[in-house]
Amino acid sequence: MAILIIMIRVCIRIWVTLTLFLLLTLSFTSVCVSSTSTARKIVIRNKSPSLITLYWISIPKEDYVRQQTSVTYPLDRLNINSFVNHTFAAVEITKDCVLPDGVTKPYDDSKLKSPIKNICTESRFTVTPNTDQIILVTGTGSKFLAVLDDDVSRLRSLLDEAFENCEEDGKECLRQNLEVTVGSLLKKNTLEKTVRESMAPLIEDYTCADSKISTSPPLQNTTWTHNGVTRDVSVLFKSDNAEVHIIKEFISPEECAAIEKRSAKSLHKATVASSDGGSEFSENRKALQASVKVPLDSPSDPVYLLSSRIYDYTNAHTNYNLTMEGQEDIMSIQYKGCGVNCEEKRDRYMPHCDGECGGDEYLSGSRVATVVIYCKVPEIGGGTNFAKSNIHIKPEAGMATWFRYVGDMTTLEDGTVTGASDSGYSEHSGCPVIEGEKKIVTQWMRAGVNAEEPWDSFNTKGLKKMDVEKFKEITGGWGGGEEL
Ligand SMILES: O=C(O)CCC(=O)C(=O)O
Ligand SMILES: [Fe+2]
Repeated sequence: MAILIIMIRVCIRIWVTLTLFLLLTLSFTSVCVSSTSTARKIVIRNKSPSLITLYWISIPKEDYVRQQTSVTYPLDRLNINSFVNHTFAAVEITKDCVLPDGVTKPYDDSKLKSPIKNICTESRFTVTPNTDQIILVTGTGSKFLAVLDDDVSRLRSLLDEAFENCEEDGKECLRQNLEVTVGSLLKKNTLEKTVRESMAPLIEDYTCADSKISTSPPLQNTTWTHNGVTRDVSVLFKSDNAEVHIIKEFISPEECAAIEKRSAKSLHKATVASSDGGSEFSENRKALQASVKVPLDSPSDPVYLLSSRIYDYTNAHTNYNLTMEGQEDIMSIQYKGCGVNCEEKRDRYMPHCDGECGGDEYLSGSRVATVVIYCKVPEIGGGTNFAKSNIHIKPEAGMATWFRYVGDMTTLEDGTVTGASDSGYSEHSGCPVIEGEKKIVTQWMRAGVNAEEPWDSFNTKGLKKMDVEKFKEITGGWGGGEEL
């Protein structure tokens, strides 16, 4: 008996030591990750109603150094690679001011009687040693403000909220203790995110290259019954703001044929969303595509039947309440393999998000969910990958991959919708097609659109085109948002 007790004690001691060792290693690694380099990625989110542009305040002369060739539109954002302790000025661009460098003119003042002397309003911030730095730019005029928010400041406000009702004397002590423990947890989280983000390209390359790999195992198998037909559904991934399903036999051969026939004459090189809110050809996507209109006044048409099935599925699995009016056309997409030994650039769609997937607020009128339906599958290659969720899908003819990238949504009084966007799990790709043809039908679905305000009254960044025109007048036509 005594020997047994000694053995149990020894086992417990080994277990505790190992756990402590593991925890120490993890905290050490996370501290190293955030402290050895002073480089910091920062994101500037323009929540002000104005156009803004960003300057780095150079040391020691305090010169204004522009960080953008153009401007950042309201609701848009700008990513900058910077360093700890660097100071920046966010500058509000209006019609009646000149930019602080005195060089760049944001507008055409040739028609004005007297030259403008006001320097545009600015708000400064300094990059901190912390991670996950987001600079929120809000307000206008005297209320124009750029506030830096990072993991530590977010934790501070969370703690303040948590201890709101604490007794005064115990509060500071509790806060200090918790800042240390929760702070290290947060760092671990950041580490996990960093690992996930840096592993994704490797997972993508590995899974795309392995033609024998099959569809990832489901979290849950279920069915969906629609107009008397029951279909098998597998849930492959589920979080608050993102979900991935596959649905068997979602499209009929007749529906595929109708779409292929209607798109045949207008197939052209596929494009991607551009940084100025339009679309452009890109190295990231090689395929042919053509849009097909949904005949909203012919409910027995095969394309109408498919489209209504798509929205019924989405509404049955979300609280989005989407309507068929005002939506983007159905897209017919074709990829062609040029064989195992072919040296040409292969048809594929590199990792991308169809809507917002940076964890930002959802913009009414932009995309919320996608369905990719496979009409013809290739012999080798052409899988659909969600590398950041570790999900691979091997297409089967007739099957659909359905995914959403927004959480529960709320409709406001003015008809606009709000919600939280996914933070990267819905990023996906179409793997290179090696042998054979892949023919798919994609529907990108939007919320907050209707017959009066259809999808094309918004640009690809979710901004109303009317507003973009108004801003272009101010700047004399600068585009939006890219880094220098
Ligand atoms: O080709 C695929 O599997 C994915 C297609 C896709 O991502 C899209 O059409 O948005
Ligand atoms: Fe996509």
